[in-house]
Amino acid sequence: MGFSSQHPAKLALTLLLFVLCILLAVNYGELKPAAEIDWMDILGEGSSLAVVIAWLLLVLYSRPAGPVTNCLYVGSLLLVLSYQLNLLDEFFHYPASHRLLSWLESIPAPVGMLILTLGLLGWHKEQRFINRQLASRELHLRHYQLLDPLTQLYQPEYLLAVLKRELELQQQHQQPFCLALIDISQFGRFNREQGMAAADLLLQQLSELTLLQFRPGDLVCRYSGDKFVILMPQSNQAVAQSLVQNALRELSLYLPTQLHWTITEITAAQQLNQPQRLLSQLWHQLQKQKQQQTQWSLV
Ligand SMILES: Nc1nc2c(ncn2[C@@H]2O[C@H](COP(=O)(O)OP(=O)(O)OP(=O)(O)O)[C@@H](O)[C@H]2O)c(=O)[nH]1
Repeated sequence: MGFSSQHPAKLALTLLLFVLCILLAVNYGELKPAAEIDWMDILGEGSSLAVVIAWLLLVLYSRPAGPVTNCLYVGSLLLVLSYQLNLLDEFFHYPASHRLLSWLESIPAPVGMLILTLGLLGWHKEQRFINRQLASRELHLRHYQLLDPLTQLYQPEYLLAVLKRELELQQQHQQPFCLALIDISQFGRFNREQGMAAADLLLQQLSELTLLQFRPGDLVCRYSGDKFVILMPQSNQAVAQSLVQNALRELSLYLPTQLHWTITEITAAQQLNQPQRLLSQLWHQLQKQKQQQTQWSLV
């Protein structure tokens, strides 16, 4: 998809203004005699103009429509017009009564630079967001060998890697994320009474149903035998609590078991940078809750 189909109006406006500048110079200016023309200046200003035209075309060629593209386009268009008038200045004298052309030569350049810089900042932010998405997808693709063979959920090694990245991102963006730990109560007993095969099936069903209950960006992991960790990026405790409660309500309709669970909200202010410590904290929290039997969901 080229610029001609994506941004035809912007391209047409550029051509129109380009022609208008030439007409203004021809109409109000007086052609300089050949002896007055400085070819070195023309070479320098001509190359600058060629470069900013290339910027503008690259923006129109490679960028989708949107506010960042508009900033980049307007910024480079102002630069093109300013450099074009500078170049025309090498060929034409303007009468003192026509100050407009000299203003048009000098004012758009700094304004264009400023708008272009704002556009580049927007592009930088956009790119960081895209990189984050790609990094997450790449991690998923590269680490398929870290899937647990029974449940096809990720193993703790993968969770640790994602958690490390999530903690780094969180320190930069100050957005909380949450971790939930879910544990099947009396799974040992279920194993003994129903047999290994039935217990394995329960683990598989729980995994599949849990995956369905969370959002595409959440990570569900088999942490150990009958314990599952869910990482919920960009979520505070209230959001995570409602996600987990909804999930457990759904799970309770299908599974013949009880679940213990706990949630921890991680904020940038906590200055946590060790995923392992975070998980053991979650683990101890769950053990404490199990002992107190204060928070658990009956299925
Ligand atoms: N069928 C099956 N059982 C497993 C697997 N991995 C671990 N287990 C069993 O899961 C049980 C985990 O025991 P605990 O962590 O004490 O959990 P629990 O029996 O649910 O005890 P509470 O959580 O305190 O209620 C043990 O009996 C393990 O043998 C597995 O892959 N398949």
